[in-house]
Amino acid sequence: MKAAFQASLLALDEELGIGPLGDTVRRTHLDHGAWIDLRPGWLTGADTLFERLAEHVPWRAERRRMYDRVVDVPRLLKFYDEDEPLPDPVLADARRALDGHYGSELGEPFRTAGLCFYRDGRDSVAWHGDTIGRGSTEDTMVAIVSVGSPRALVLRPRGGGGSVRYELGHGDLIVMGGSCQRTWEHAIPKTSRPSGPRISIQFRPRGVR
Ligand SMILES: O=C(O)CCC(=O)C(=O)O
Ligand SMILES: [Fe+2]
Repeated sequence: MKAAFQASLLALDEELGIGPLGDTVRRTHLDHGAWIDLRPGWLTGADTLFERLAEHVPWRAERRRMYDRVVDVPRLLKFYDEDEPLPDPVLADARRALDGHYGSELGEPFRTAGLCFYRDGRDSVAWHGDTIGRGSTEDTMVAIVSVGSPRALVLRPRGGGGSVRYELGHGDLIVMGGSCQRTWEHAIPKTSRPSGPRISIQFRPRGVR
């Protein structure tokens, strides 16, 4: 699909690729054994990747169980299971690099890639943890690369307490780790501010969803 997307002028002639991780990654410890790693601008040429994915991924509108209801999902989705080729070679590079950086701490590789397309500020995802699977009982990691226009990813502790907010787009990497999926929730809230489209790519280990 073709999206009205204004690439940031500076990024237009950047080559598509990944930057280093290593000590460019900043970890923030949250309560209850959760943590967040942030690596702004990890992907170079992120606008190019946005355009490719927007055009070539077979996006689907879906419905999803949320608590005890089934609701329309206000965003487009495509899930790449572990045997399915990723839609762009740079995503395979990204997954390999994440495995190199996190492999020993995570104890297993990232295997699946969930892609979400937020077409504008009306698209969103409600408060949830990625608890379909092992995330409900075990520490794990979900690594998210964001391309396109920045949107807020907000996290709040399940037991109540202060939230944290990250504006993610243009090649930023965030990793939710530790107990984050079961002790915290995250959301991409709707926004009434003018907002361009964003695509997020979430890498997860097997059995985490
Ligand atoms: O768009 C994002 O970065 C978050 C998506 C998400 O939380 C999910 O699909 O489980
Ligand atoms: Fe999630």
